[in-house]
Amino acid sequence: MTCGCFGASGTSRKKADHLNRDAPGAEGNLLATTKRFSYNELKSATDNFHQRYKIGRGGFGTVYKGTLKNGKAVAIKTLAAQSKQGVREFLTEIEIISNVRHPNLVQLIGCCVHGPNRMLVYEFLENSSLDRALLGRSRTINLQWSKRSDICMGIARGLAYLHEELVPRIVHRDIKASNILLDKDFRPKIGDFGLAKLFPDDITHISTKIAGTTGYLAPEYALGGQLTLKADVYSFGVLVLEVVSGRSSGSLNWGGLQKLFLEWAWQLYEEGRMLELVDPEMEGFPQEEVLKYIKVAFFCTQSNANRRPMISQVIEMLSRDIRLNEKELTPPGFFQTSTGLSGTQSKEKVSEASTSHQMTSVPSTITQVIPR
Ligand SMILES: Nc1ncnc2c1ncn2[C@@H]1O[C@H](COP(=O)(O)OP(=O)(O)OP(=O)(O)O)[C@@H](O)[C@H]1O
Repeated sequence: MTCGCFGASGTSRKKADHLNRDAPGAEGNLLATTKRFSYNELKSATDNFHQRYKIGRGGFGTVYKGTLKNGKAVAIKTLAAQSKQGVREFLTEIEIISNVRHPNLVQLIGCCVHGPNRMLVYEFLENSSLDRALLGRSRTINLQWSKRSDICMGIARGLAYLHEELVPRIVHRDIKASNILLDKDFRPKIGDFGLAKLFPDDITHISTKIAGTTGYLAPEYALGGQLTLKADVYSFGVLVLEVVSGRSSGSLNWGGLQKLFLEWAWQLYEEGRMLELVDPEMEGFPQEEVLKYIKVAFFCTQSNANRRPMISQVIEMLSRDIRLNEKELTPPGFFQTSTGLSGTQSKEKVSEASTSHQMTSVPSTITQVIPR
């Protein structure tokens, strides 16, 4: 039986007024509607930006943990003063997420503009980012399946809010493990909206300069700059494979060969060896469910963006007792630069696992309700 519950999202979509560029004075209100911290407040919150409060460094600049006068812990991202791109990302971040609230989105508390210094102040997430916590050799924790599946679902819910509940829709463009932060209970929150784009209802895709991170970049976007919500769905698929496997897609050496993580994962699928993908540190996991998550990840990373499900469909597929119709599954598409380090503006290798490349709408036959 075909599951007929998929279609356009039926959720009532919330108009984020500050995102409505037609609203009178919206642009001018951008900074005015965001809480402004004084430089001195943030300086004393971090003991003058002392090294011991440094918790990370990203493309934007250094990140510090701070404690505000009221005792609230915050993460303070300081922008490298000379970075033009940083200033753009600083404004984008404020434009996109100030006033947007969802349990699976990192909350921006405010900002600071002081001479050449620009800072963003966020709620502090106790368990750092998903890549540090769960992936690779230097990971700090080993989560069992229930937490891992909650992490995948939480990220999907955050994305569904951005894609299907807000007006205009928001495409994040940089969904990856280091942009997923974990709170004290390991609940995930999507952060880093510096590359995000507003996505008005009446257009089907945006042609844009490529930005994002290799390994997570959808091929149609990496190759042609064609950005749709499905680029985030692709990245989400890669992320699910990382969470299931405890491995980071950053490496270019899989199965003893020069292979992308997704390429290797697909090879295991084709050879019927999917369980080898599962994190060996994870004990007593529900095999059927874990295998379903892996297959959903492959539906998300299909080469043809039109065949990828919407994120609300992904939530249905992950949460309901349904069997996936694998006849509908086509191979993933890959994109890789020669160094494998940054996908920005580079178009060196885009390939598919096979030649299948039909243009069709999202198949409604992906899922089947398991007969009871
Ligand atoms: N709100 C937060 N709470 C706790 N730690 C945070 C928070 N925001 C960032 N961090 C820490 O700071 C690190 C750097 O974050 P940042 O978003 O600047 O860079 P990134 O995502 O690692 O890289 P890039 O900027 O290249 O995407 C994160 O990996 C995380 O460990």
